[in-house]
Amino acid sequence: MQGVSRLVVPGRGTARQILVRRLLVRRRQRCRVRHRARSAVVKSGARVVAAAVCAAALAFGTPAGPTAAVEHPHLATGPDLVADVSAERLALADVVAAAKYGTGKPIDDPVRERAVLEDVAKQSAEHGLGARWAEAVFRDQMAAGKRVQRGLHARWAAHPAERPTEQPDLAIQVRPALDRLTSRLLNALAAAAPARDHPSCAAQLATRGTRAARERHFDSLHTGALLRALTSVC
Ligand SMILES: C=C(O[C@@H]1C=C(C(=O)O)C=C[C@H]1O)C(=O)O
Repeated sequence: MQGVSRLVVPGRGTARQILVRRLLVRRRQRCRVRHRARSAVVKSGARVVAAAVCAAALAFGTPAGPTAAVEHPHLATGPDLVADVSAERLALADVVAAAKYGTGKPIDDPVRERAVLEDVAKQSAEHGLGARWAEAVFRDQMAAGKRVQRGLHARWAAHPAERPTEQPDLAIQVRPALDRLTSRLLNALAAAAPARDHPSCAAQLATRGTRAARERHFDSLHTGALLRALTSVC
C-alpha cells in the first residue's frame, strides 16, 4: 500500500498518470462544451481564439503544476482540501460496506442519493457555489463510494476471514457522518473554485489526490475510487 503514486495498473501506468489522464480528458470535455456554448454567440474569429486558448492551456499549462502552485497558493490549498475531504469520505465507504454486508440492504440507494443531492443543491447556494458543479462532484463521490462497497463485498465473500467483525448502524451512525462531510466538502470546493479554471488544476489535484491516498495507506481499490471521486473537480 506504500507509494501509491507509483502503484502500477498493468497497461495503464501509475495511479498518478491515470488520474492526470482522466482529469485532462475531463478538462478537454469542459473546454469543448464551453467552446461550443461560446460558438453559438460569437463570430468565427473569436471562436478560433477561444479554441486556441483552450488548446494552449491544455498543452502548456498542465505540466507546470508545482511552479504554478508557488505563484498562486490557492492552486494548492483548494485541491489539497478537496482531495483530503474526498479521501475521508471514501474511507467511510468501508463503514457503509460493513453496515450493509449480509443485511440485504442494496449498495445502490437512489432515494438516499437524491436526498444527498438535494442537500448539496441547497447548501451549495449558501457556499456561493454553482449547484450543477457541486452536484456533479457529489455524483462522482457517490459513484466512488459504491465502487469501494462493491469491491469490499466481493472481497469479503471470497475471503470470509477479512469480513468486518462489527456492523455499524447505517441510519444512526454512518449516514450522519457522511452528512457532516457534505458541508466540509462544499467548503473545500469553494476554496478550490478559483483554481478550477487554471490550466494546472488537474495536475495539482492529481498530486494532492495521490498524496491523500498515500497518507491513508489506500490500496488500489480505494486509490482508483479516489481518482473517480475527483473527476469533476477541475
Ligand atoms: C453511502 C451509501 O451508499 C451509496 C452511496 C451513497 C453516498 O456515497 O452518499 C449514497 C447512497 C448509496 O447509493 C448509503 O447507502 O448511504
